[in-house]
Amino acid sequence: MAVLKIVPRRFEDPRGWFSETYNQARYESFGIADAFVQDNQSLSRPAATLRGLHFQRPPHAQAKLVRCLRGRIWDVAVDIRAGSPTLGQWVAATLTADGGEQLYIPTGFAHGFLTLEPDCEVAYKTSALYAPESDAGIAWDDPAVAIAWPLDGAAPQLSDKDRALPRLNGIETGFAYDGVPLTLTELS
Ligand SMILES: Cc1cn([C@H]2C[C@H](O)[C@@H](COP(=O)(O)OP(=O)(O)O[C@H]3O[C@H](C)C(=O)[C@H](O)[C@H]3O)O2)c(=O)[nH]c1=O
Repeated sequence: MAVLKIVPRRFEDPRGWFSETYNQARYESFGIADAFVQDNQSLSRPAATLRGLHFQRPPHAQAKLVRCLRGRIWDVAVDIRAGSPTLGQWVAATLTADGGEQLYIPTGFAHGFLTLEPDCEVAYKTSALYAPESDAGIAWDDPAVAIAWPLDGAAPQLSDKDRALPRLNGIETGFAYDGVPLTLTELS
């Protein structure tokens, strides 16, 4: 399954706008067959807050559908599937409250984001419940992944947990290649 950038339609009128931010039938037509079971929301107050790169190991692996409710974020997915020809490669998209863009991240990918301004709120659906015992991650600054975070010289605001995450090489993520290399497909 590819990483998908989805831009739901907004119906504008003098009151403002309306948008369907998730529609099971339409998203299944995009190839998103996941049954989402949890909604998350986070507020990041400092600009250059960096959350990630996280994943849950199987059998608690999570596909995610991410969107930005306030501000702007740079959202990243990293291929962590053993045997993948794109192992350790990444794709990214800027998600904004004003544009309503979404990123779909299948299982087999680590996820993280960098906030591009203060007070960013992010909401995302997950296809498996939180399972702390399966919570895992890789270092945001892994030189073998070499994510081009748009920090513009700022120091990222990281949790202690994220600061201590290991590099991808040398860990067992529990995911195997499914025959679909990493691509980013844009849908609207
Ligand atoms: C993820 C999660 C966390 N928590 C609790 C555990 C901690 O006490 C607190 C903060 O957790 P954490 O520091 O892991 O939050 P983030 O750094 O925002 O992590 C998330 O950010 C990246 C971008 C992700 O993709 C993951 O969904 C998720 O790992 O919330 C829960 O109770 N349920 C949950 O599903």
